[in-house]
Amino acid sequence: MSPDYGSLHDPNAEYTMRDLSGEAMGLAGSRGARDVEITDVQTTMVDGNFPWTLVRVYTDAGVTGTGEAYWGAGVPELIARMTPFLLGENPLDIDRLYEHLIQKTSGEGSVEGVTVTAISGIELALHDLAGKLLGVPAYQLLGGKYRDDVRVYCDCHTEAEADPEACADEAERVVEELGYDALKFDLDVPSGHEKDRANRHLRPGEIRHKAEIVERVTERVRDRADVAFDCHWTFSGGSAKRLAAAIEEHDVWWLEDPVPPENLEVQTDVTESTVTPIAAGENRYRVTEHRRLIEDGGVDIVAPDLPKVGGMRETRKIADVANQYYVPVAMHNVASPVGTMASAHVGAAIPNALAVEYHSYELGWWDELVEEDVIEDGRIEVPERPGLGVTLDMNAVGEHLVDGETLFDDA
Ligand SMILES: O=C(O)[C@H](O)[C@@H](O)[C@H](O)[C@H](O)CO
Repeated sequence: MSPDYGSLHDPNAEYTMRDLSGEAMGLAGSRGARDVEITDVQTTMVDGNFPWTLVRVYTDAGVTGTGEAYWGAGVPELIARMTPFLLGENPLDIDRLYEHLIQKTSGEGSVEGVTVTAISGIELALHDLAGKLLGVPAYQLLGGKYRDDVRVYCDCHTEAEADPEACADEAERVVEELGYDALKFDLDVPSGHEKDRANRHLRPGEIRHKAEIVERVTERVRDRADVAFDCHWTFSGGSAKRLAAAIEEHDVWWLEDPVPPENLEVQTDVTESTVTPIAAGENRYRVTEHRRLIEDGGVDIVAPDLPKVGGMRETRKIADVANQYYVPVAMHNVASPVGTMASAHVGAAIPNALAVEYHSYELGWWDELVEEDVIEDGRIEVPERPGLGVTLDMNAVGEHLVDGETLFDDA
């Protein structure tokens, strides 16, 4: 029998002075038909190209909301530990419940990491739920629309990832056959010139190899697609600057995460050194960490991951800060259709949205998880249906569950 991690808790959370529960805040049940209570929270995990953690919030109105948390060990356990703080609460108080969970799990580490990821999954489900209870699409809860559809960029891979021509061929295929006009390729791929893969330093041959990938791909799809390149926090500041300079002459949409995320000074130094647009954000949490990244000039483009960063309102808040610095937002995304659609709603509701990522084109069944169409011709039309506007196809979800997982209970 596996241990019952969900029953473990931080004793301080029981008697914290800053109690944001509806009871402690003295919220009276005075909203008529909107006096709804949360009765349960459940998770289930789908074995996609990432382990997608789906979250469902149940209510006494018979209406449920479905969200998604970014993948990661411990997330379902953390959600189980947060559930007692949500029972009996009105799910329409999304902002207060987010703050309530952050406060209750502050000893658990809710400044960043998987605790924030777990809260994000609940927050997405609350937006779906609130939209359904009020009969409005989730973007409406965030202030309304700037655009009817949101551009999607396709994260591309080839088996010959270090072969510039193979990358260019794949770019061509994704543009012509799959209909995307925005792509991303990995640039942290071994070139054969490496002498030591730990020291973060790029040898001249490595820089030449990476510049060649960039050149071949961007030249091949020139005028048909924008192309970004991802480095997954790999290089030293000096190497990142040399790489960014070496690709300045090419048409790069952005260069992502060339340096590790911890040191903001290095991040800013790299960004200031080059006209190549630098993006980062998927490894920073909540508005606090993004505020510093943006204010310090650390990025030309900010790339929060919505089911990880704190959720939909948190991303809206990040976008608001970014907008004050005229910084666009490209939403990092490796989610199932549920989390992806949440990103699209935020993308519709903020002025500075660039695009939402799609990271599952090789999977073959990503879109079968929901009944509705999600990505069409490289774009997501933001639905007018209540909530997130996607309905899980329970047969498809059941077919792809992680071993040992069970489906959500009926409402
Ligand atoms: O930008 C991206 O698409 C991401 O960096 C992915 O490529 C990562 O694999 C994932 O986020 C887990 O590390």
